[in-house]
Amino acid sequence: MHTNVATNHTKTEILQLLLQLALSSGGSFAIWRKPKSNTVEIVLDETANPFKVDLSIEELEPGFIVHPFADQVDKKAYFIKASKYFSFEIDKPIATDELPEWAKIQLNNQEKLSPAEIRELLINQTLVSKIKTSKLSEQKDHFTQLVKEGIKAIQQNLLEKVVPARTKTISIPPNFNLSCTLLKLMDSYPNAFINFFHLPHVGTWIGASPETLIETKGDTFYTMSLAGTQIAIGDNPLKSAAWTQKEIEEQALVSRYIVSCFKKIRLREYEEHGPKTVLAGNLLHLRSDFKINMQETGFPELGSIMLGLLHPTSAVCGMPRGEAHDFLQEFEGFDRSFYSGFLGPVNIQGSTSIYVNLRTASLHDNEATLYAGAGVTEDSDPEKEWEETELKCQIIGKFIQNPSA
Ligand SMILES: C=C(O[C@@H]1C=C(C(=O)O)C=C[C@H]1O)C(=O)O
Repeated sequence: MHTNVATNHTKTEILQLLLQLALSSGGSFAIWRKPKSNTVEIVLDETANPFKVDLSIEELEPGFIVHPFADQVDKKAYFIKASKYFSFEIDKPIATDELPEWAKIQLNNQEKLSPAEIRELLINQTLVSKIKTSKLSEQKDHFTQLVKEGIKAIQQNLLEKVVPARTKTISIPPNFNLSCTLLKLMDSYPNAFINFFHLPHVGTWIGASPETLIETKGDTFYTMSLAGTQIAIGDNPLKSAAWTQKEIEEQALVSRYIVSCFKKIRLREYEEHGPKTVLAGNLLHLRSDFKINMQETGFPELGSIMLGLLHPTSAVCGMPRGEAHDFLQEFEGFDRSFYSGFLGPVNIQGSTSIYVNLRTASLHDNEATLYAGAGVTEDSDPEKEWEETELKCQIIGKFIQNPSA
């Protein structure tokens, strides 16, 4: 007798199914989980060529935006249209019936791939997106020299702050399991924006960002200033953390930058809270929050306006912005690609949440390139800044090398 019993799937099975489906579609896709949320979301656009859009986000259809660090000549960003969208709750089993038709068809028609086969599929898809980082950007000497150059430029009053970055390339182990790594990141970093995106022939990245660039929901606009880093130690690191003048000043600079953007557009009414100490993985940062009522202030398109003004903030580039950008171009010695750019869901379920692409890695062939930077002020110690980038790299690196870390 045939009984119609609904089959329940675990979050791992669902994620594996979605990854198999998306990676074999030949299209672009993104999977994410927002901070403090239990919902995993995916958008998939099966068009073979990645698509680009203007930064007027209010006018965009639902999708996922991805922009590199560098300003683009065409002033456009990559965009993954939500031609297919699905979300599920991470803490509940999912019945086959709850899957969208496109996933059910896949479930019925295709053989389920093992995690090793999905790894193979991923590697085949990323063979072509080899990232051009120089050997230099991996070297400690090069980075500490860069920090010294930054301090010199600050002492000469050419800059107030600069955020040099470096890379670290690790191999993707044979037992790498993408869905386990993603779930482990979600579990370990509840306050982070966990993300994975794949743009064929452009890039495949995984990250756990602690920093919101802009968020709009209903009439509310939100942004934050995040800077200053120390390792979290003890039972109650949030309470016991003490900050030095260097870190307080470094974060205040980012806040002042945000306020100067508000002033530029004559926006006078905003709420500012903080700074307070926040946890990101095993690191602590200082954070201030800014909130605006877009309707009351008469700025219904504040999302796009601020996106244009804020990026790249002094948390990832420096102050003054133009001079810091030129300094990095001259001395950093590698292409940051999507690292310290921005990414996130746009106009999905009535909200837009765009994050700074930090604590991130690019996957290519059998390797992952991790990216991290550190804010340099006059009082920086080059050795300490290097250690800070090592800690930042580990946030993602440890779950690529060993998902059960
Ligand atoms: C540049 C990075 O992080 C940024 C720089 C920080 C700092 O200099 O202390 C802290 C948080 C982020 O705003 C990074 O993670 O690569």
